[in-house]
Amino acid sequence: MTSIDVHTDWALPGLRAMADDPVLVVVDVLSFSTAVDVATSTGARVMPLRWPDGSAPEDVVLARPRSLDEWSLSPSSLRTLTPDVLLGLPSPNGATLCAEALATGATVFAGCLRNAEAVARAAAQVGGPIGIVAAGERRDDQLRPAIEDLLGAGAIISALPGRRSPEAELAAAAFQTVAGEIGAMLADCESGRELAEWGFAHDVALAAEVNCSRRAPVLRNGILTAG
Ligand SMILES: O=C(O)[C@H](CS(=O)(=O)O)OP(=O)(O)O
Repeated sequence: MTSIDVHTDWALPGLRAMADDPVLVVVDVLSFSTAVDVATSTGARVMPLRWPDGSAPEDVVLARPRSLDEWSLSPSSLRTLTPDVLLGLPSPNGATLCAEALATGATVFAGCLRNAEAVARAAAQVGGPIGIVAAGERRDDQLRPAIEDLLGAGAIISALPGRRSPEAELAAAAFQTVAGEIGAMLADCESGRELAEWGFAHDVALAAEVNCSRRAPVLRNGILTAG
């Protein structure tokens, strides 16, 4: 049988199952990967921190819990970052997965809808099988598969060459099926409605801007920079 070039799986167990892949892409559309795209597009660097007890060196500016007025996991709050900032960004799903992925030795990217094509291009250039980790969310301390991450994974997979696993094929098909209505899908999905209730509907709209970003955030020595 021909080998698979592109896999996708969910959350930490999925990352561990794909840990031998030389390239891993962590997809957490709401909100970590979108926050990383916005932050690294300013030239700032991002240190992903495990949740809830990530500690950071002294030169790291720690992002606050979700906030409108301070640098936080809210992607729009990070538009005012400057290139001199090294931001410590804790989050339960995406940041924790990135911190875990460091230990695999893979080249690790943070991907989202905004930078799907750029991340696919950079990931393909590394060479070798690519594992796309859809972060999902937590509910009652269990994984809740989240459609925004399925769609983010599908957007990246759609731009990748090579033989896809059935899971990867279905993620790409899901994205292509709703590509024209991503904004409405994100606004209406469980995570989107939750963020709107908390006053962050603008972050959901920002996350739905497909392929507006041309950089691929890559993790080197524990720090994400725009590739
Ligand atoms: O931003 C998120 O959705 C979560 C935190 S919470 O579920 O809103 O509390 O973090 P992430 O790791 O970005 O999924």
